Amino acid sequence: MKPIIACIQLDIKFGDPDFNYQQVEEKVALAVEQENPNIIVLPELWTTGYDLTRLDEIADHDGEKTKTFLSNLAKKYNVHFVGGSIAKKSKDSVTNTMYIVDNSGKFIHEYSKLHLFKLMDEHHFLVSGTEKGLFEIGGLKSAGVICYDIRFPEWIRAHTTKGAEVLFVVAEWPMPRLHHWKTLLLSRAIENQCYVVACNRAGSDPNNEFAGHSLIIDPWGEIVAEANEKAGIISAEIDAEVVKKVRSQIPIFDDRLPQYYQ
Ligand SMILES: NC(=O)CCC(=O)C(=O)O
Repeated sequence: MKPIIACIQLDIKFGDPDFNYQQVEEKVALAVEQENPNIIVLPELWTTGYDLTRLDEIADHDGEKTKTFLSNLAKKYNVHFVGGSIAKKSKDSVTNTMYIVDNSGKFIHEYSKLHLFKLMDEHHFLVSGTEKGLFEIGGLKSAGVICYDIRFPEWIRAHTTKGAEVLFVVAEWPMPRLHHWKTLLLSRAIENQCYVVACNRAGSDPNNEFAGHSLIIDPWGEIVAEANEKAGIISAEIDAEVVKKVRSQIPIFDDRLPQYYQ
């Protein structure tokens, strides 16, 4: 089976979780109707946006509300979720956390953003995660990372050398660096010979205009789906056999010489 993956490029309402849960519910219904996906991907911090100064009030306590919300939608529509990320409030800190939920509604994995993005003040309000983003969903060996993480090729490599064939990227990437977004994603796909499924947000907040241009890139570096800058949905079929074919044609994982890289 070749799973269909859909990215929901959302225009997130700043600091308004109630509105955003409601709009995600509507967009998921639309994505299911239009694209018939097996896996749905959401963007970064989709419940709150970058309203970091109010996280005490609006972050999700232990992510409980979001996990239940995604689990109910997963069961209702028989879809897996790479559930973007949300601000997760734990005892004395807040993380930027991604939840993976399968189509039976079961919670599979969580990953909290490792590299905090100082230009958007994350280091003042959030703490880094400590776990890798490796998981398997819909039969695909996968990794999940969050936005700024894509600037750290060694972090992505730490996942592909452990078997990841699909890299999910969830983001709130601003328009002035659209060129970096596309170039970095294409590079991560080509150098790791993996699918890259990158879900960005659309719209703006008080501090940034966001780039949209969610992308699905195959392991040869071809763009198979791309959104424009507006809110919308893109989808593509993922074929794990293509990863194997590209990796056997140019066997970079066999040819690596890590003993020389330190
Ligand atoms: N939300 C983010 O991590 C943004 C990262 C970004 O814009 C960059 O240029 O890197």
